Amino acid sequence: MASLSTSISKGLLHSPELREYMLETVVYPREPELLKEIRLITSNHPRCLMATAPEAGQLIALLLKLTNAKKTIEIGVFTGYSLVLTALTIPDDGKIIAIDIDRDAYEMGLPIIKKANIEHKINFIQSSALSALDELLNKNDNRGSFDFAFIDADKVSYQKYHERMLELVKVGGIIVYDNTLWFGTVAMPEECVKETMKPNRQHIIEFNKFLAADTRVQISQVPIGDGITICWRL
Ligand SMILES: C[S@@+](CC[C@H](N)C(=O)[O-])C[C@H]1O[C@@H](n2cnc3c(N)ncnc32)[C@H](O)[C@@H]1O
Repeated sequence: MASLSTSISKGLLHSPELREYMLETVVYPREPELLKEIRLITSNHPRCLMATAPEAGQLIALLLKLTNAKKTIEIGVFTGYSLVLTALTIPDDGKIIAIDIDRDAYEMGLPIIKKANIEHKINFIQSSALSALDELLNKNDNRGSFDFAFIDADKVSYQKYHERMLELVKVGGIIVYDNTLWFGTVAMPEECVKETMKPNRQHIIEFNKFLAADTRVQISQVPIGDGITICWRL
């Protein structure tokens, strides 16, 4: 059998024409100029594929608006596509706690953050996410206080992040997980998956099963970008 991994690309619409159609017709015409600039800057990064897909970003912005999100948290910032998107979408007195171990990537996007005049909304914490989250949980007024969370970091920790998010996000708030279809590999026979993709594929398969059984959230998995799962905190 030919290796399915050869067809892996960003986005799950494995007709490149269909994805291009969606991007060109619906996503790019509505994408703010500053986000286009972040994409351009990010294209120079050797791991540019890590950035959140613009079509997933568009849905995240819609969710932020629908829920009137003001206090948000993001795990996995990279060069800042989802961060800038969030900061542009929430109100001027909104706040984002943005956690990443990598400050260099964040600083690539920092000129755009300054240009967009959204720096006052952002509290960037350079840290391993688990310890930063545990520190947040030590302060009682953080519990149940976040309207929205976006999780897009190491897949091995998604379950641990989830438990902490359930403490931090208020009832009625939203938690979004990125990459929950992991380039489509979750549905491929294991022997067809590239070795480098196997560990995260396994973590995501386990996480999806776990979330599907978690009665503390209502969920929907949306097959855009690399697959996002939207959780509504019950
Ligand atoms: C997929 S990228 C995030 C993409 C970003 N949301 C965007 O729109 O460009 C994943 C990020 O998670 C960060 N990361 C990975 N493991 C982490 C950890 N344990 N704690 C904090 N950040 C982590 C990486 O440094 C990387 O920047």
